[in-house]
Amino acid sequence: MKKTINVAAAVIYVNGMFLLSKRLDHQHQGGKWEFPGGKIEDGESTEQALVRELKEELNIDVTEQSHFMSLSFEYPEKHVNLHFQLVTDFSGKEQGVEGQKVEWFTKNNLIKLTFPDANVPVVNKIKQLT
Ligand SMILES: Nc1nc2c([nH]c(=O)n2[C@@H]2O[C@H](COP(=O)(O)OP(=O)(O)OP(=O)(O)O)[C@@H](O)[C@H]2O)c(=O)[nH]1
Ligand SMILES: [Mg+2]
Repeated sequence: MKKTINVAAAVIYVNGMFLLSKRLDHQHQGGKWEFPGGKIEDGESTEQALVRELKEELNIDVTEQSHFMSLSFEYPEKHVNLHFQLVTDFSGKEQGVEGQKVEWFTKNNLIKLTFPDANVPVVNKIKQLT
């Protein structure tokens, strides 16, 4: 049977810009831009997982998050439940701890990027943000 994974991912939106990171080539959906985050571990809430993942991946401390959207997607290899949280404030200076590219984008530039196949609905919702 295919694996199901639950993921917490951050739509980091501060001062009118979005912070994204680029998945490493060897990762699932490698080379594509992503909303930073990762797998929710047993016993963790989505919020806790998001805080932990953003510390691990970007070395930042999330101070404000709220639910943005959840979606499910069937990849050939696995089933993912993605929980996107809107992060509107954090402390610390972002860095690509795992060697990944990390960059701020305007909405107009974000919508031109290539994201993992599951991300179509979340990018559509971002398009509608004013
Ligand atoms: N972080 C993140 N993952 C996404 C997005 N869209 C999407 O389909 N995914 C998928 O969700 C899963 C997240 O896994 P991950 O690789 O970030 O997990 P992780 O940080 O726990 O690391 P790991 O792979 O080393 O265990 C991957 O299969 C990835 O392809 C997204 O926007 N952000
Ligand atoms: Mg990750």
